[in-house]
Amino acid sequence: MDTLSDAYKAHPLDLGDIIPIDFSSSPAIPDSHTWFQPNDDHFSSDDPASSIPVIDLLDPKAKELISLACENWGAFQLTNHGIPLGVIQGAEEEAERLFSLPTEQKLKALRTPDGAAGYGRARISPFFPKGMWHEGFTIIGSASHDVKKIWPDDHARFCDIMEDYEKQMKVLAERVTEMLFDLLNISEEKRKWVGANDTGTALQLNFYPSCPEPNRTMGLAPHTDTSVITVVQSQSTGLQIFKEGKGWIPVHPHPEALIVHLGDLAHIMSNGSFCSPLHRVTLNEACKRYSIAYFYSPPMDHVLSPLVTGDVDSAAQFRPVTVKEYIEIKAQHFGNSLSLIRI
Ligand SMILES: C=C1C[C@]23C[C@@]1(O)CC[C@H]2[C@@]12CCC[C@@](C)(C(=O)O1)[C@H]2[C@@H]3C(=O)O
Ligand SMILES: O=C(O)CCC(=O)C(=O)O
Ligand SMILES: [Fe+2]
Repeated sequence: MDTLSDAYKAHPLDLGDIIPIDFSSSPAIPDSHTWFQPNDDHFSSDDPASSIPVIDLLDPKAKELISLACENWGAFQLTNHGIPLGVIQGAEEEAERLFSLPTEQKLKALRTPDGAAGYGRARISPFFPKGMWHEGFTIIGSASHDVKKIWPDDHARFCDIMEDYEKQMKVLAERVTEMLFDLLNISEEKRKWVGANDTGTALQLNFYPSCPEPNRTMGLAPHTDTSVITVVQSQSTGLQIFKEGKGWIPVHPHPEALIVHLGDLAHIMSNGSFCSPLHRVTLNEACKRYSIAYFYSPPMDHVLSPLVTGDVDSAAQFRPVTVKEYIEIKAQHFGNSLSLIRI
């Protein structure tokens, strides 16, 4: 069975697009990371009334509310999700422990140019002229291969905590995906992969160092996720979702919630009725920010074919593609990928 790394093999990155700068020795924003000039006004005003909904998973109306959120936003915050607070905090502490290491130690686990796992800049970096104020660490399957390079004698704690985190996220992601598939009337045949062990999952630890001039640079540049769903934990502000006609809308993290985004694969499967929202991360002058994103996707050979109901107006908007084919298209064409498979 192909893996995520197999999908990236044909599109290796330049080392310059993998190695982050040393943010601790950058008291000012270097030109390579300057996105906006001092008087640019790129940051929209804060209107909490119009942000993504907070949904209680135990609410009897949860499925209806999720349906509305997927159509209107493609994202929501989820409370009563069943993941113990200790698991969430434990994973964040480990992320903090890893990113606090000196640069030379983190670079021992640098992602290879044609690989998917390890330490480095966001995969989308080559599509933007400027660098992001961000470091990432991607885990696919077990973290131990990469973490042993960083902590040869002390990798077990990190690996155990991340393994437990992934197990718990898998249960939640399966539950939410089943709800989405019920809403879309996806057949048993097409949802057989949910709950299997060979799905295309990945865990991404994100670190956004505090930044001397947060309005002149970018944490994570605007992108849509590739997954069916992504479950994100972060207690800090900074995440913004683009809403047509409204602009960039901040997400105010609910203290007990996890954030769920739909990715491009959900947009394709729903034949465009569920959004795959464009989102980005902004920075803070005083605080570092951590987040952990769990990407849940079908296995690489799964064929994505949009749901059609048989009505005249419900003709398929996208041609069938395998997950691997879509990831390869996205590795090459990024933001244009959905239009390249549109019929
Ligand atoms: C499974 C994956 C989704 C992801 C690419 C990756 O191979 C692992 C990292 C993920 C991430 C995290 C930051 C934003 C993003 C767009 C990126 O550059 O790397 C996502 C990718 C994605 O959703 O396509
Ligand atoms: O840091 C965040 O809140 C979001 C991260 C994200 O969008 C991603 O990892 O794809
Ligand atoms: Fe994302």
